[in-house]
Amino acid sequence: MTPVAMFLLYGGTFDPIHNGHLAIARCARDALGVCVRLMPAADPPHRSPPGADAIQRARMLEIAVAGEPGLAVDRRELERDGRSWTADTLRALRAEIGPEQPVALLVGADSFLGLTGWKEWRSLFGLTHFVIAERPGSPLDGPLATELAEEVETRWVSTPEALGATPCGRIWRMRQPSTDISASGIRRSMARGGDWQSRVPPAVAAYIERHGLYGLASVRQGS
Ligand SMILES: Nc1ncnc2c1ncn2[C@@H]1O[C@H](COP(=O)(O)OP(=O)(O)OP(=O)(O)O)[C@@H](O)[C@H]1O
Ligand SMILES: O=C(O)c1ccc[n+]([C@@H]2O[C@H](COP(=O)([O-])O)[C@@H](O)[C@H]2O)c1
Repeated sequence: MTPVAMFLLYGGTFDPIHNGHLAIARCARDALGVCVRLMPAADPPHRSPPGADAIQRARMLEIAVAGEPGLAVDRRELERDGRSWTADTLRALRAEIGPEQPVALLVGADSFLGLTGWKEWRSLFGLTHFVIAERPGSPLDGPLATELAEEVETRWVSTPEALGATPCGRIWRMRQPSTDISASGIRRSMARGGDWQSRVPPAVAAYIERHGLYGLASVRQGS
């Protein structure tokens, strides 16, 4: 029987998408050999409202992945009302694709370390695997919070292939070279008039400047 391909989702606020996001998306794509679906949150939980609206953030994602094999934009959270709770998104996905296909969620280490704050966080393991990317400042080697440590203790796998063997419930640590870039750091540099352009793809920088996002003066060049 042909194995069913992994459904690999990478959710984020992407305000804006940056080279750190793209680096881990590419690593996950190459390690798992499947398309990574970058999924912008419409109304992201647990944070103040984004600086760019959902349509603009999705557009920047499309610009960033244009022409790049194995990276795509998934608009499912933009197409429903209310907050973009991941548990709700994954349940809707399971209703669509059924219980058997392996699903994985790509998250940075900081997201993983904060997982116990997510809505119905334990239920996520019955819906998806996790692929965890290294991130500076979010150590995975130290002790985890007790609740998280107990829940994940038996879930670790040492190879990406192991994720394909079951539909959900396993965790793989990707151990890629980490990139010290954050969207909040980029927004702070914009506010200070510092260099931020080098941390995003050039076409995304051009979109931000053309539309005067994040309080920047609009630079009108073409469409
Ligand atoms: N440089 C990075 N390395 C590894 N993971 C990252 C990196 N940047 C973001 N991520 C992960 O990508 C996902 C989406 O991140 P998000 O869109 O919130 O970007 P961010 O840079 O963390 O933004 P902000 O600084 O505004 O919080 C999260 O799981 C986050 O942990
Ligand atoms: O469902 C939740 O409770 C939840 C809480 C925090 C974050 N998330 C999701 O995690 C992803 C990364 O979030 P963020 O805030 O780091 O961009 C994004 O898809 C969010 O919707 C989800």
